[in-house]
Amino acid sequence: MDLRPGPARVEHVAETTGLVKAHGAVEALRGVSIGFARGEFTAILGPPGSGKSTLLHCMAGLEPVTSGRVVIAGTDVTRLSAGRLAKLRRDRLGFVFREFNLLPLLTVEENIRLTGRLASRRIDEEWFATLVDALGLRERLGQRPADLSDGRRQRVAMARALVNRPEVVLADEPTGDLDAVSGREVLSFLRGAVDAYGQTVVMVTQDPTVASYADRILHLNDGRLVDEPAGAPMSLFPERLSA
Ligand SMILES: Nc1ncnc2c1ncn2[C@@H]1O[C@H](COP(=O)(O)OP(=O)(O)OP(=O)(O)O)[C@@H](O)[C@H]1O
Repeated sequence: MDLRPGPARVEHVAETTGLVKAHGAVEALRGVSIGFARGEFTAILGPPGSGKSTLLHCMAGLEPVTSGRVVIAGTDVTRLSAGRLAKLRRDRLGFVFREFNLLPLLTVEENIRLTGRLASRRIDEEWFATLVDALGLRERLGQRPADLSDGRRQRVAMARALVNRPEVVLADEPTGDLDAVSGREVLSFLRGAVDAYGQTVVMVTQDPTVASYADRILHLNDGRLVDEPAGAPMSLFPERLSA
């Protein structure tokens, strides 16, 4: 199935088609089809257990799908060997999770550069400097993650996610462990990366205010996209500043 409309074709940098994922008897995803346009910030909003993390994991090829397709930058990730998948993740995707997943023995700079070093492309030093300055990390480059606040750790994780200029950034509840101020900083940065650099971002969250930073909000409930949100979850950032 081609999700793109006829003449006004939108370039989808990522696409899921009829995605089904069963964990034994539990169907976490029950036929999810979404196209993600280049340079678009999409939030997928849903209550706990609706399938948000499973969707991101399937998109990243971290979990095999039961049926359906996931295409990232023209490549069907459901058909790739483990080696090619690892390469696609490294070169094409950036990840920001609720837990920052930084390596404790490496400095901030080493953590950011590590992804770049592993990838096929060289780090663009100008871009590295832009990211470090935009995230206010210049003075912290020599420190280790343990010396930083949670908000700063997540900013390091964002620099790491973006340093390779990935095709798509996948963010799973990136503000989940942060206070409101740090949470807004993280979201404003992601918003800015979309606006200024055309970064494509796919973020899953259960918080409608977090989702409001995106260009469009899709609602996931019980493994399916739905038109209306399920219930009215509490927001952690009720006082979001206007965009
Ligand atoms: N490895 C697994 N084995 C069995 N069931 C699983 C597994 N992972 C997820 N599930 C189930 O699949 C459904 C969707 O889970 P998922 O974690 O994707 O939802 P979520 O929306 O990300 O939830 P949360 O916001 O709590 O992280 C849930 O019913 C969950 O219990």
